[in-house]
Amino acid sequence: MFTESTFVFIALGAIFAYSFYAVLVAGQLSLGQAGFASIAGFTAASLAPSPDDVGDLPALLIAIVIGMAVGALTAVVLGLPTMRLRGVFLAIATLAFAEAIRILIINMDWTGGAQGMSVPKVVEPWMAWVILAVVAYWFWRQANSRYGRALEAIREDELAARAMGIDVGGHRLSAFVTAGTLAGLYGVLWAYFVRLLAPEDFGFSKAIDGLVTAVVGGSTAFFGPLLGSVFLEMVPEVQRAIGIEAGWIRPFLAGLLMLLVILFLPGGIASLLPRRSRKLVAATAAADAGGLSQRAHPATGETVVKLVGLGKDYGGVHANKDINLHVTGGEVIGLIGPNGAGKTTLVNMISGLARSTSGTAEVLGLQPGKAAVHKIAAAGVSRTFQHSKLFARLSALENVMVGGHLVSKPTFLRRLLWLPSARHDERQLMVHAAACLERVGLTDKAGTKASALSYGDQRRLEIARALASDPSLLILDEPAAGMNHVEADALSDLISSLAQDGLTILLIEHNVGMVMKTCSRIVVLNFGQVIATGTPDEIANNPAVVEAYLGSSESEDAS
Ligand SMILES: Nc1ncnc2c1ncn2[C@@H]1O[C@H](COP(=O)(O)OP(=O)(O)OP(=O)(O)O)[C@@H](O)[C@H]1O
Repeated sequence: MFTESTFVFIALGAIFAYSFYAVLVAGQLSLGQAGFASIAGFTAASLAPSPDDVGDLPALLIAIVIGMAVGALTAVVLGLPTMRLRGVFLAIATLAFAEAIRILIINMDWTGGAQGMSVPKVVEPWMAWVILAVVAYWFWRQANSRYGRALEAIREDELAARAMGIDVGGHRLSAFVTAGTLAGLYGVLWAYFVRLLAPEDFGFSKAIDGLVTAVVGGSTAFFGPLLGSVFLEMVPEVQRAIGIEAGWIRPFLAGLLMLLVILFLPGGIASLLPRRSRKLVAATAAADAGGLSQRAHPATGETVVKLVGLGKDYGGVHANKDINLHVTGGEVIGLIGPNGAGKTTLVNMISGLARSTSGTAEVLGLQPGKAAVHKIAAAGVSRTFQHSKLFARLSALENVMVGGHLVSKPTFLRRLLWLPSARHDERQLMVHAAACLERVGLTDKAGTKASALSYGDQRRLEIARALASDPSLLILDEPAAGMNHVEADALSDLISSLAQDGLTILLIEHNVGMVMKTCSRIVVLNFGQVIATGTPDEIANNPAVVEAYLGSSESEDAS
């Protein structure tokens, strides 16, 4: 039932859909791919030698190289100013770019204007499928690499990814350039197959077609775009077989399917197929002898955090005011205070997620606010969040592997070449992650999706993920929330054992009993200011603390 051109269109449709998949895996919605494809197609068709002079395949290969280079370069130029945009704003900006390119091409002489350009037909079905196989292979090898996991982490929670030491801007730009390169490849293949390169072929509907193919097939599994393309290209064939020739049915069905997939099947058709779960290596966690943890922690007495007159205003609200704090190596500092006292704001400034409005901060030799969040993380700061910021659709083990981003080596390029060292490094990271899971008692949940864990387990998983980067300063924001007394006691023991390993710990906690038991020093905040600092005994007997604290939320705080 399939004609030769159906085979080619399936392959081309899948390649184009991969250019959407490339950014969707990182949670970006770009609609500029038709623009990349057209600019690459027209440039390659004008510059590449004629097949009559050099032969079909050499001519095509030269055109492909030109097209991919043009696509990549255009993506860099467009990506640099737009990568800060999120969600619908990036979609609108990239769509505007594609439209501008289309108008430009229509009005240029060298492109043949609205008539377009005729191009020799050299693409054979086997060529299209070989190229598709290479593209699919690329994404297959990307999926379980350190780079691939980082992109997924960005998609799931950008802020948490930053805090795990991932350079979000760099990763987003590289994904965008991959999209541009693939769209360029598609533009050239399209031109050298359909013979006529017309600006109208690269309008809004083309962008939607690519997006629908990627989303319907599934944007979280590497074979999704291929499935989507097979499915959508089959529609006209099935129509022809049953004698319904109406041309509107395919685009109508594509739109309808997109709607249904978004509503009822967010993982696309690919999610209907059974997925091989990763082989867990929890049993070998004990093999993490030293593992990836090699950081020399600051010695006792050495400065870890130094805050001088630090303040943060939100409009008229002084979330923090004139905070002075000196934390040294190996200390376990409790940060307590009533709701809204400014505890989270303070640790956000220390980890670089919030900028101070006054004063200075030095953390492990860097100045948060001036240094990027991922650089602060690389210096040895790791944290959990008050409201869980796990990578919801990744397994517990994968969450912790992302946490190990900073201490593991890049594996993607070596995975492409199938080098054994990449396999070794991935395994070492997995063993390290399994050891972190074991430390918080989550070994048996390694394969469970983060979103399916109980609240208490999610808190524990955040700690395991934070530990995976081998931090010198660990910030725990209400880690015992949702835990019972037994679990909170176990957590307290864990914190003490981490301190014995040389970690410095900042603990925000409403469970005052646990703070008293665990911390060597306690800092009390109220209305954004430090009202007391001292040992647990000193704090328990400080009248200002008793008044501020017990006066406000006795029942909760005494828990
Ligand atoms: N992004 C923001 N925009 C405006 N105001 C904010 C913002 N973040 C915090 N605040 C305000 O700053 C103050 C301190 O908030 P913060 O969350 O740091 O307190 P907290 O001690 O961590 O409280 P809780 O124990 O309830 O988490 C509060 O008045 C809060 O409303």
